Amino acid sequence: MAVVKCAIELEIADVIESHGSPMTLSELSSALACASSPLYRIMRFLMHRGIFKEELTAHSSLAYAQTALSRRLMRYGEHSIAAFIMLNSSSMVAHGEDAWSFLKANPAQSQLVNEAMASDARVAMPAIIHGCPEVFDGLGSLVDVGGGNGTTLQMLVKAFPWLRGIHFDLPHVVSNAVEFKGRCGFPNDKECIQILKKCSEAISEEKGKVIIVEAMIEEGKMDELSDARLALDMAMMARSYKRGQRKDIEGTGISS
Ligand SMILES: C[S@@+](CC[C@H](N)C(=O)[O-])C[C@H]1O[C@@H](n2cnc3c(N)ncnc32)[C@H](O)[C@@H]1O
Repeated sequence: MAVVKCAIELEIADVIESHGSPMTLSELSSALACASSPLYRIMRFLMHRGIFKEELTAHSSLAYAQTALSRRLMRYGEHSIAAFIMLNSSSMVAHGEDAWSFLKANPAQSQLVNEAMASDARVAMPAIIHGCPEVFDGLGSLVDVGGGNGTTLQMLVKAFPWLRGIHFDLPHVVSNAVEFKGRCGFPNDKECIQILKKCSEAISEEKGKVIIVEAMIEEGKMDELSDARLALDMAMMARSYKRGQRKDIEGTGISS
């Protein structure tokens, strides 16, 4: 994880992408203003993990090339999950507050969280839009509860133009949202249940529905996505415990 974070911070993928073709070690090291020896070792590791690959240039020199995975490490763009990785490798600590109060007082961290959620939405939403579009049939409006910076809602109203999107989040998050304006939201399981009950009370019985997008872990059942599901569960556990609940994870070595 540390090497991947280093690749993001150095913007290696962005530099190769904007170069437009594979880059030799000397090209890359001068573009990044980075010593070639450690850079060579970093790239060797990242290639070994299949994140970058080696190709021949037109002059038959070896050069570093992008892969679908390395494009995920670009700082910007629709394929980027850089913010998600930076968030999950950060040592953000809420110091006894709940995470959302901490983020309200720390705009830079709040922006990182919002960008991380948005990058996750850009990966997950196409699967929902193309995999189960029927879920949105017959709906007139859609409230995204705790919708972050509005990326999810923006993608949904674009894909299903008959939907009227209502973005619902904390005021300091909504004020930095991509396109929508609204307010309010939620934190732990008990409160989630309460919010979902309220949502269900608020919607019409014939046409309304509560749509939950969640990574499900079925005990004892493993598939090719189990690794991602279990890693997400660890990230959520580390990030979402607050004062009074922290004793539950103390001693596990997992920290928020
Ligand atoms: C884990 S993020 C999820 C973001 C987005 N739904 C997604 O999946 O990408 C949870 C969101 O809930 C919001 N939230 C937390 N407490 C809230 C509250 N009391 N009222 C409104 N929104 C809240 C946070 O600001 C954050 O944007």
